[in-house]
Amino acid sequence: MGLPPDDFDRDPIACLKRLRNEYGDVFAFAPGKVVLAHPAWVHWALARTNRETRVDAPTPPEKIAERPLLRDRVETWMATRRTAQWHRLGREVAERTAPVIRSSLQRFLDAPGRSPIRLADCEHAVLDAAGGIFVRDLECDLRDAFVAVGDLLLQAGSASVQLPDWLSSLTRRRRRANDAWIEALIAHVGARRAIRDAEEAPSDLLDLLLDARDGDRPAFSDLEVAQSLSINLENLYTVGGTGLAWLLTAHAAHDLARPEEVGREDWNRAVVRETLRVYPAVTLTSRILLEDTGFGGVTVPAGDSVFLSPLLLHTDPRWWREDPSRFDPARWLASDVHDPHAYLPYGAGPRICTGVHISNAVLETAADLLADRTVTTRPGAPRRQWGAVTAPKRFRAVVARRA
Ligand code: HEM
Repeated sequence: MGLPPDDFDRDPIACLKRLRNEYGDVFAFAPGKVVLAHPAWVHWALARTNRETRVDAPTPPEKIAERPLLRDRVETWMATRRTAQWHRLGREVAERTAPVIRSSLQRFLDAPGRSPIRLADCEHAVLDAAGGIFVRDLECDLRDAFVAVGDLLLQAGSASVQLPDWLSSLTRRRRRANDAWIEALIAHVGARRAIRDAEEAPSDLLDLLLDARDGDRPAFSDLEVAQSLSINLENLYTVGGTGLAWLLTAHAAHDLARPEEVGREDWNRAVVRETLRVYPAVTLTSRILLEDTGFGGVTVPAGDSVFLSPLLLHTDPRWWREDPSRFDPARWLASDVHDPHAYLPYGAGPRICTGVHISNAVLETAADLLADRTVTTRPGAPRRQWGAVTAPKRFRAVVARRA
């Protein structure tokens, strides 16, 4: 078992890699914190979420204190996530959505005379491209209230010192913006409920949540619907936006020219898969063990957190057919590319990312558009800004159409 490392903050994954090489696939890196580096154990911890393990959620940044948080009520959250699934919207909505995503991303990439693209621009672009899947009329005041919260959360997320409530005007502004956003969303949900005809086909995920029944009553209150939408939109904005920033970074850093014999769609999918492998936005996550559990002869006690790193698995040559240190989309054209549990950009099990399909649709469309464009970022190898969501460090990108 390892000791608390002092270089963890600088590069957590390099640090875990070093400890793994020294101590093996299960080791403690701080009291009560154990790393699992074997895909089978990682898979077990994720697949058994809500049973033998539970999500180890960080304290949420200042939400509205008076209201219970949906994500702390696991059963209701799980019910909303089962309900609000894209494929339930049917073919017509999917067919309507694809061109919206494409035209929105095209406008974003080709915006004339714009200064270099920043991370916040990518977040706005993904919200505009795909936010309508959740709330089809997410516009004007509602969108503005959301963006005010998103931007403030981001600023707060990058602050190194957490000031107490009574001192920090940023904290007060965040709370006010968050209150305004949730109030606006609740009002929107209530207004839609008042006119919703459940006989009509659902047009967005909000409709699906409103239509859900528990006997003869609505399954979810307006507040629960608003909170579920809010959680998803926050992830769409921050994690989806970061995914797009990584895709632009990958385009600038690597040769992504499509081999002639490979179809466009297959290549776009391969480029996105490889980008998510080498640059996953979620580099480290964790679960709390609810029972004493043995991993390869080591018993980890109930109550400890087990840490799982998609990036650690994605770069461990033991689990990959082709050398994982190379950025190579072509690896995805073969079969048996990796150990079945070693590729986890979206997590796995009951708490797998709810945005997998939306995110892949956005990123594959962006990859398709980028095939006819060049991307330039700061010189040098891509670097990471480590965090709950790991984004490209000091990200700036310039996109131009190929001549
Ligand atoms: C590149 C894009 C994305 C990546 C790499 C990503 C990755 C992940 C991962 C790894 C998790 C699971 C974390 C864990 O198991 O502890 C997760 C959860 C989640 N993701 Fe994503 N995500 C992305 C985009 C999105 C988008 C676009 C949405 C919404 C539309 C979204 C919504 C969520 C939500 C709501 C959860 C929490 C699920 C739960 O706890 O039940 N994500 N994401």
